[in-house]
Amino acid sequence: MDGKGQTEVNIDVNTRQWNLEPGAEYRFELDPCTSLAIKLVYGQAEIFGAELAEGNTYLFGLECKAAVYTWQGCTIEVTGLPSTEYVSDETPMHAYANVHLALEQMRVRALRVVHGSPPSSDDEADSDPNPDPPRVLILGPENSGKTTVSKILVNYAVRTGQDWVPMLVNADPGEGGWAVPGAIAAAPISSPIQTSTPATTLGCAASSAPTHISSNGLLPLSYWYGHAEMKRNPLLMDRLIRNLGENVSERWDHDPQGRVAGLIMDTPSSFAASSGAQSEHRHSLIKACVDAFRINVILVVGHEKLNVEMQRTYGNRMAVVKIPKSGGVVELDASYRERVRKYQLQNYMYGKVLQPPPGLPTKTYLQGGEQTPDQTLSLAPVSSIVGFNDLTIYRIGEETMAPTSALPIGATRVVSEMQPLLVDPAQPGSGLYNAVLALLAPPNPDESERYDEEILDLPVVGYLVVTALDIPNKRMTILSPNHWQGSLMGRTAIAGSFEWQE
Ligand SMILES: Nc1ncnc2c1ncn2[C@@H]1O[C@H](COP(=O)(O)OP(=O)(O)OP(=O)(O)O)[C@@H](O)[C@H]1O
Repeated sequence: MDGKGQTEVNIDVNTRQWNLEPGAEYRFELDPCTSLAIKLVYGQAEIFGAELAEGNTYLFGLECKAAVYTWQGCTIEVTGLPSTEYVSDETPMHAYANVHLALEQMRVRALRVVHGSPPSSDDEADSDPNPDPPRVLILGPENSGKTTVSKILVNYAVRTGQDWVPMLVNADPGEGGWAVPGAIAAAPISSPIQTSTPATTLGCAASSAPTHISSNGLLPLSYWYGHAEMKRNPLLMDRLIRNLGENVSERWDHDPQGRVAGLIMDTPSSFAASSGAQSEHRHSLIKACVDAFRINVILVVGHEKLNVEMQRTYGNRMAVVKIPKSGGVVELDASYRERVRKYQLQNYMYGKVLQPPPGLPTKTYLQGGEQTPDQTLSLAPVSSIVGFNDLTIYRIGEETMAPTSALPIGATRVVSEMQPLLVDPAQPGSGLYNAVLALLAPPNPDESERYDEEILDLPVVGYLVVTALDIPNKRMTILSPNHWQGSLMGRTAIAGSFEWQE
């Protein structure tokens, strides 16, 4: 397993020291129920663009797969036994860094205009009186490393020392981003996103944590799609992408500094599928992203055909650039993705608690770089009992559970993909037991501004799980992050196809 850019020294049965040459990368994969600790002993190192601090120990778990890359060379100490570990000196990091530099120039030029500063003499694009900050769409097939590239580019932007706060947009509902699977979301990123588990792959959201723990958490703006796969309801997906884009540009109207940092948008692999059911709607969804976020750079990760296709469609109005896929990207199968979704929900409700690997004392470590007092980020969700009429629950565009025999003779069920349908928890087979629900922001207080499909356009304020249904007494038990306590009465929630059981 030895690459030529490294040497490995065993310290004890559980701990090894790796000396990495400049440009080399230590890659690891963890099995379920194992953890790994990495300490930067000497030199410079980063994980997907987030720097490690010398002398600190970082914990990884929940089947994390990642890599420690070094530009200048380093020594790391690794404790624990990953299922796979090796060093490679073939990485696409130079190509990614070049993309970062080009995006950085766009930010600097856009900032000059905001500050009213004169253009610099060596600035090629000075002829453009209104230079745009980078708004980047990342496309690529399954397991090409899109999310990883998004993280690297955002982390490099944050690290430049210019106080950029770029927006990271996650349009992959199968991934869940900061909250739970089924969501699409955007968050302004002000400090590097750390990697420690796949349940918090884009960093920790502040939504469920008590304030003292969540002070460095993110406050994402999210909309609920409710399914992992785009083909379930592409029209809904299209609308939510446009809603998210509108919301981000409204934020930027009041935040020119944020606007010049631009955005990086990660997309689902189905946007790249050129055949099969997934491909049908992908062009309109890519267009929805381009329009809604006024995309001006498209990066295609390791896919020649898609690159040519994007060049033809968008090449005359924006930069379309093909970037290499990393050989380190791990092929994630369906059962792994299913487990990760479970970890995410567990994490959303209960927080992230990683046990150090054998050989390390139990004390305070840095989990993904976050200071974790008492070695834990455990949260205490609240279980509350609500009446069936207290919470109004809808499904979007799915058939009601009333049997066809209950319809008038000759009637057929026609349900528009965008139609909100009321779910009756009293109906056996309502599908609500263990269902994940998205709690929506309150509707417009001004009655005259209301409209039929308003709930499609309301952002999500938190996620809930129905843990018990008591049909005779018309009550249900809801598990929710603690700060929703007592506030579910009269609220509206949406069910999708995700379930969760502890
Ligand atoms: N250089 C690397 N070394 C080790 N693991 C890596 C490396 N790059 C990416 N990975 C891991 O490979 C997995 C897949 O990467 P990633 O999620 O970025 O791909 P993707 O294209 O976004 O996936 P999807 O198919 O879900 O759209 C992740 O677990 C990621 O942490």
